Amino acid sequence: MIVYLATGSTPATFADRPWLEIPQVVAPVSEFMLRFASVNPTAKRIFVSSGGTIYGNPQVHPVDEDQPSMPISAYGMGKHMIEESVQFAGRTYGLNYNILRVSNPIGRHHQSAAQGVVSAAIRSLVTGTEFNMYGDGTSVRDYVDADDVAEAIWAACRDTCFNDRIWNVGSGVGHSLTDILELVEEVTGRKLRVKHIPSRKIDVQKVILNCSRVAADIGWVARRDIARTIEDIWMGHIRSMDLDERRIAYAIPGRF
Ligand SMILES: O=c1ccn([C@@H]2O[C@H](COP(=O)(O)OP(=O)(O)O[C@H]3O[C@H](CO)[C@H](O)[C@H](O)[C@H]3O)[C@@H](O)[C@H]2O)c(=O)[nH]1
Repeated sequence: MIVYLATGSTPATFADRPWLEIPQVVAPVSEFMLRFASVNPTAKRIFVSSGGTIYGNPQVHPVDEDQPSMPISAYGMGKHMIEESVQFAGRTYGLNYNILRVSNPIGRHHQSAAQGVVSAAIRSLVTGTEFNMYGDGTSVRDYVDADDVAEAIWAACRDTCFNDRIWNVGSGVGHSLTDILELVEEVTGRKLRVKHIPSRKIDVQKVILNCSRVAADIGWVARRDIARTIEDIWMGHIRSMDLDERRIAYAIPGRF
């Protein structure tokens, strides 16, 4: 069993040089998938793809797995090409696989400074710096708790019935950027200093996943409340500070 989660890019990484996504990300991952399929086709592969980018701007919401993949970022194109190579390995070597198209996971272990709106907002609150908001705040995403995603991966690992399935993995609920930032402010009791930046051409406007297939096949549904997840992330940041930092950076009233 191999669960493949690694990636060398985010949607913004190759925004200006989309051709680099292929040699730097697609080629090594596809080669890995095909080489291993050739020597060990019976070991199942789970490839974690991007439900948030692979459909591009879908015509229907929530979008299901049968809708066309029409990414608008090199990152989404790369995920599409890797999915193709996994499916090719399935056809040619009999590789057992599942592809999980994960929406926008958020969680307390998210460390990246390069992407992830919730961690970026919380980082701004903790450091007292401005939060860069791309666009007018109307873009919609399907945020899902990372622990729920981990359970979906685990359910896929245990499954023995569906060996060539693509599953959307998300909450099935859409939040606009403005909504999610308001939720961060509500949960933390702090006001963000928002700096408005023009929208980026790599960002889709709206994506909400239809996750009924994964629910019907392996019984997975997202269970965790996003407000609670944001609170966990916030508390994780507070706990990692020393006492002086906490005093300076403000504690949540009544908690310290
Ligand atoms: O500092 C920030 C970060 C993000 N955003 C906006 O917030 C929204 C969500 O951005 P995220 O960085 O949280 O996530 P993405 O939508 O870029 O995530 C995409 O890339 C992820 C990996 O990086 C996953 O593949 C996911 O499925 C896919 O939707 C976007 O409109 C983005 O422009 C900001 O305004 N400011």
